[in-house]
Amino acid sequence: MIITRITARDIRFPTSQTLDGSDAMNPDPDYSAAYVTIHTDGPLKGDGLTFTIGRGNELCVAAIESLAPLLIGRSLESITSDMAGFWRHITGDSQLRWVGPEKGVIHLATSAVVNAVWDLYAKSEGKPLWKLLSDMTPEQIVGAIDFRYVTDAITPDEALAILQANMATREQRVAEMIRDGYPSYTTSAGWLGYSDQKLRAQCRDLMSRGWSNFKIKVGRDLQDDIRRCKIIREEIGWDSRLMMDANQVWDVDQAVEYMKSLAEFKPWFIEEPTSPDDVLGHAKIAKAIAPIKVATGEMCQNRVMFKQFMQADGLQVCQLDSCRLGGVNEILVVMLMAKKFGIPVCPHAGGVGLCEYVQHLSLFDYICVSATLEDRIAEYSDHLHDCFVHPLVMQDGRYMPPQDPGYSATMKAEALDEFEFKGGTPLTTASLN
Ligand SMILES: C[C@H](O)[C@@H](O)[C@@H](O)[C@H](O)C(=O)O
Ligand SMILES: [Mg+2]
Repeated sequence: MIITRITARDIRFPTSQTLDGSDAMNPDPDYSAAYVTIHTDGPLKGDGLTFTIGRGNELCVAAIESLAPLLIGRSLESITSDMAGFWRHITGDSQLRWVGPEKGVIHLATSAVVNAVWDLYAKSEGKPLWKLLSDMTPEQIVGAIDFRYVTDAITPDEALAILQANMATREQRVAEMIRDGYPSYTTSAGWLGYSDQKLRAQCRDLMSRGWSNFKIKVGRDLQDDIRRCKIIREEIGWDSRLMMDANQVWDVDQAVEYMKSLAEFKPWFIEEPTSPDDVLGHAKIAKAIAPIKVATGEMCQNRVMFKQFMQADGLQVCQLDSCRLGGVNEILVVMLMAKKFGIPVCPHAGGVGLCEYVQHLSLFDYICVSATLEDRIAEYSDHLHDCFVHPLVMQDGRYMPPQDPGYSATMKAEALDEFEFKGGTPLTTASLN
């Protein structure tokens, strides 16, 4: 199967009109996707996306177009027979890498393209991505990883040993996941722009649908946060898990002060308390506010940053992002590092398409890498799932393993047409849920 053409589309949903997804740093996000399709000389196509929140999505589309020549003309087999080599090829173009390397817009674009390649691969094998990965041998998984820059934290042999140790029990966990699903937490009650009334109504609705783990946005105004945290605790009680997310608004010492005032609400973690690049700042905050944990990852741009966060105790919960890291290959090595450092992976999913992706990733993590559910909950937010051809299935707050071949991010043609951004055209809310 030969890759013949790659298309990229700028898709934007007007979520800012209902303040879905709003937080202290991003008060008006329009959930958006730079949406890639890999066309082949056969009937199969691979679809992938990277997530943005509106303006700037066009930059990702342009960056995807710059990466496309690295793939066109290649056979799928030439890629899947050397996944690590393919990944280095995509991230290592001798001129293009200057606008990264492995960070920012170009890395978001890498992620969309790499995600689309894995979608095509999974479709060609007739399996959902989590199953494709879970059926791979430890050697094949390690063979998909570019270990450059992280061998001081994890070697290929150590990664192999982790995967081999879980081999004998993989099938048990596959059966358990098919029966019970993977646990999640939800952000859909706690968006910052929601009224108190809506916060209460959302909590009630989500609890009735099975959730007991909730995240609330904080960081705009302390008194306001105290009031909202009281409300959410009134609604969810004290046995449910509560998490907080500041989306990078504080300085380091300010984060410590602020969290002292919110400690009475017993958060499990505070997410993104400060700049996503400040490894030592996170470590300082974590030390000062323990036992409240520090979580980060949605803007942790590559495996090298994750390595430093783990080495420096800068995070206690790893929220890797399926569209921020350079796709599945880079995610694999971050999961393996997290396992070695004893850090739970709770992937970020507040955005369009991210829930569709993380279900596969968390299933793989449990089946092949972590082999435990302790402190593992994947994020879930309620928006835009109807736009996908194979919408995810939640049962009692748990992600049920997808059955359809691929990586679940193929969007319906109608949604793509309706929400394609044509530069200045007003967005509509017609088919939003
Ligand atoms: C703008 C977005 O909705 C963010 O608020 C969201 O990704 C959030 O940080 C999250 O953790 O889900
Ligand atoms: Mg967040």
